[in-house]
Amino acid sequence: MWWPLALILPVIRLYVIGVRVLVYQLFHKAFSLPVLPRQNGRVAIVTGGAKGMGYETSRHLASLGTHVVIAGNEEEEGLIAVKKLQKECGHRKVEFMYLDLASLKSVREFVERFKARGLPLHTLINNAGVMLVPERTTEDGFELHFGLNYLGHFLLTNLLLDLLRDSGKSGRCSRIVTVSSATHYGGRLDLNDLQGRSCYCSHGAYSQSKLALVLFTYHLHKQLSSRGDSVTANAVDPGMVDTDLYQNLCSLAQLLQKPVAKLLFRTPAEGASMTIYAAAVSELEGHGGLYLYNGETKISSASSYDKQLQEKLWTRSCALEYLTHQRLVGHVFPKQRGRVKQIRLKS
Ligand SMILES: NC(=O)c1ccc[n+]([C@@H]2O[C@H](COP(=O)([O-])OP(=O)(O)OC[C@H]3O[C@@H](n4cnc5c(N)ncnc54)[C@H](O)[C@@H]3O)[C@@H](O)[C@H]2O)c1
Repeated sequence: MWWPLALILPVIRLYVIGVRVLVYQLFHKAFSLPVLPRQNGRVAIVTGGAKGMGYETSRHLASLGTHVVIAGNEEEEGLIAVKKLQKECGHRKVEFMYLDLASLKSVREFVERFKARGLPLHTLINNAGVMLVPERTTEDGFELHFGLNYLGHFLLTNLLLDLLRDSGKSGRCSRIVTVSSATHYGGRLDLNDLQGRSCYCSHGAYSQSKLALVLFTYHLHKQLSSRGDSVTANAVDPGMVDTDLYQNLCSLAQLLQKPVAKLLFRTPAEGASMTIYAAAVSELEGHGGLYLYNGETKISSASSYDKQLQEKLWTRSCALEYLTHQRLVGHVFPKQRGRVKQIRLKS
């Protein structure tokens, strides 16, 4: 595509989607959570659980009796959140563990430390994310939105799958809830240029990462159900929510965003309600492969249902993780790209 168009189109698509979401929010009340069953004895990991919607998710799950592990890269903020939640929920089963999703090494170390605790795992909330960051790469050299929002969660989920499988049982499945976004409708997944090297646009990169998360969720759920595992995977869309996610907007857009956010954006607690619902409501027991928005199952973008694309993305993600891991442990990797599909991710 002609490069100025490749830069402008994702921006237009993202803003058009944003306006549509805001019009919807103007005429529809925020979804309010039903009374949820107690979650005593269940253990949840919430990525980015120290602030924004992640914090509200942690708060609600902890108030239902869940043992919540906040996984994040801001230690001080995490420990403050833990103190507040322990006080508010009246129990001490809220804790912080360091996880930097922009480092695949950190993801592996987090999983090792978590597994060493001997805890079960019933709920994994893939919530953390960044948006519209100027061109930057993760520790492993991946474009930041793709590497952090998508690839970090891809590895985390895969490394925790055995634990989620062992902790789930028929009638009480373990649940994987992944926070996507309406921006995925405007996302284009270019398998030949996942890192946006030919022409970087932060709007396109964010939308692509959110589309990748939906493709991943559908493929993951299909694999889990075909094996008969007691684990479900769903994607949620929180709407437009007033959080720090918008900190990378340009200054003019920030100036406009603030008053609009006051009027039309959801609060973090309202935004988190879809995630909490997917994590705990009884009606969703055994149901997965869904895209949930404002209390309902919605149709996601046409490309998110493309089975070939789901499979190709999965294979490519395994290859990227594998090659990165080999580099980290000092192996010279052989030229066997065709075999990567069969490689099971191990911690
Ligand atoms: N706010 C919205 O309007 C909106 C809309 C749709 C989807 N979302 C999604 O909701 C999720 C939560 O975002 P939010 O709106 O609460 O924003 P937020 O900025 O308040 O929270 C983002 C969280 O991600 C964590 N995080 C960032 N980089 C990390 C890293 N390298 N390792 C580990 N954690 C990291 C942050 O510490 C923070 O806790 C994101 O995935 C976002 O894409 C938000």
